[in-house]
Amino acid sequence: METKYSIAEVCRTDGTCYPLDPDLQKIMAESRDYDELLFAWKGWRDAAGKILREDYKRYVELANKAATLNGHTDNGAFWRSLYETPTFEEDLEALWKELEPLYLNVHAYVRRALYKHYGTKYINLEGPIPAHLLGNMWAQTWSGIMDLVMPYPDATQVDATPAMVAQGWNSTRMFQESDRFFTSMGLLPMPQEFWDKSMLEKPSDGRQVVCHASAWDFYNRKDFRIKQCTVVTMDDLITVHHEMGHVQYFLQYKDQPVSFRDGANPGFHEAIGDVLALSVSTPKHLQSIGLLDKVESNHESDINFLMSMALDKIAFLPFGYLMDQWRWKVFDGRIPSSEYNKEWWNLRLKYQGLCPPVTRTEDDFDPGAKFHIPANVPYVRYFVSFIIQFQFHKALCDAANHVGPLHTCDIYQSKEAGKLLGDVMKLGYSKPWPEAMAMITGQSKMSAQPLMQYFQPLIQWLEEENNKNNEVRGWPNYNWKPSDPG
Ligand SMILES: CC(=O)N[C@@H](CC(=O)O)C(=O)NC[C@H](CC1(C(=O)N[C@@H](Cc2ccc(O)cc2)C(=O)O)CCCC1)C(=O)O
Ligand SMILES: [Zn+2]
Repeated sequence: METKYSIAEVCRTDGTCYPLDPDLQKIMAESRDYDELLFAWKGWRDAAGKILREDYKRYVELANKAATLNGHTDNGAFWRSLYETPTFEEDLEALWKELEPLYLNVHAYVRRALYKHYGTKYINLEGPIPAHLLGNMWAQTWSGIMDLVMPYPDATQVDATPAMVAQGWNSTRMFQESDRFFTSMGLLPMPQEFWDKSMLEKPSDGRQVVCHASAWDFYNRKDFRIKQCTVVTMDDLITVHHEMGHVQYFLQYKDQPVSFRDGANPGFHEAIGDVLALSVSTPKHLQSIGLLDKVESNHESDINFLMSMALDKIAFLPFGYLMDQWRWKVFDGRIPSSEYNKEWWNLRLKYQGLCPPVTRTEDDFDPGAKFHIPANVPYVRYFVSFIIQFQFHKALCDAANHVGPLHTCDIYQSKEAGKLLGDVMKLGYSKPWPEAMAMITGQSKMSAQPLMQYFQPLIQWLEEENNKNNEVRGWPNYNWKPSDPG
């Protein structure tokens, strides 16, 4: 399934064909043409999702067989067992309910901006948003449409991409920059073998590789690698830090017995790199590495910055939550294969407030068009990460004696922050994750409070802005569908 997904392409009538990475991703992020976006969106689901339905059905049977032979009721139960938390599903639902109002405010604000661009034919101000208009193939992060939603266009720009390109940054430079951030905190440098054996760019020798970025521990205490088809953009600089966070964790726990060479829970492994990226993303840090020239610290620039962060971090929450809700129900039989696609879109409507731009049937298999489904990579780890990374950020900023609003904190060069994080990574999977959580934050639970504190100025601004426009929060016209294209 992973191979079929990774070699899938979408072809135009004139015969030009596009892979997902980087071509279709680029169209989804940059095109503002409804029909062009639909070409990429529908084409990808026909080429990569549809064809996987039968394979997936068989995989579910085999995964459940393995899980039951290992003493679990089904594969979803096995995946959840890694968190060793009896109230895991309730805890997740409570976190989502706490964050949903913030998501609804971001959704309403973005819907208004899309309405201004695409008009009443394609946007209903009380309905779901067509899923192909959010700047990303899966509408999982919305930073691709920042130009359409930027609150104060005349204030500071937050995108470092133009400067990276103008200054001739390449993939190696991006990874060296990330390595420098880690070692500035007293964390471990990448070993020479990492630089010798990693694949940091899409090969130009015609080899077809799995371009979806990944970090690899060879479990021999020496060989650690990243495979990434890096492009020179701010987005990919963040991804570089995400992948380097995995390798830092591998390095920190490499002397543990092999059973303990894993994250305290899967969400911890996903959070490390993103925590550092929260500091790297600040205009102050980007300016300090020459990627932003003028930086103003005024209300408008703050709101622009927080909006750009919300388009990644807040927009992602419902997607990060629904992915494994669908799979847990598939594994335990609540979703039969005859309803794979219907239930997928029910969840996409319920949590993200999205609708398909064209009619979907059970001939389609839209979940298969998202890497982690054919690649069998669990996903709720990312929902957990997007919550706990703000808890870690707040704790490390306190350790770094940061003064001022949380969203301006940059832990660069803080040895205290580095020690706090490094000591927890050294534990690997050897202690229950609540103990690891308490070592960093002083308390043992997941909490949405630090995330809310980080976004507080934007929460207030969105509430006021949406009230001014009499925005409806949510999508009461849940049956609305966009007009046919063209
Ligand atoms: C051998 C192996 O499998 N290794 C694991 C690591 C390990 O388990 O040790 C691994 O490398 N997994 C790949 C996966 C790649 C990415 C991903 O899939 N991200 C999610 C969600 C997301 C989105 C935005 C964001 O800021 C952070 C996450 C998506 O793109 O949907 C793509 C770029 C970012 C991370 C990863 O690194 O997690
Ligand atoms: Zn990851």
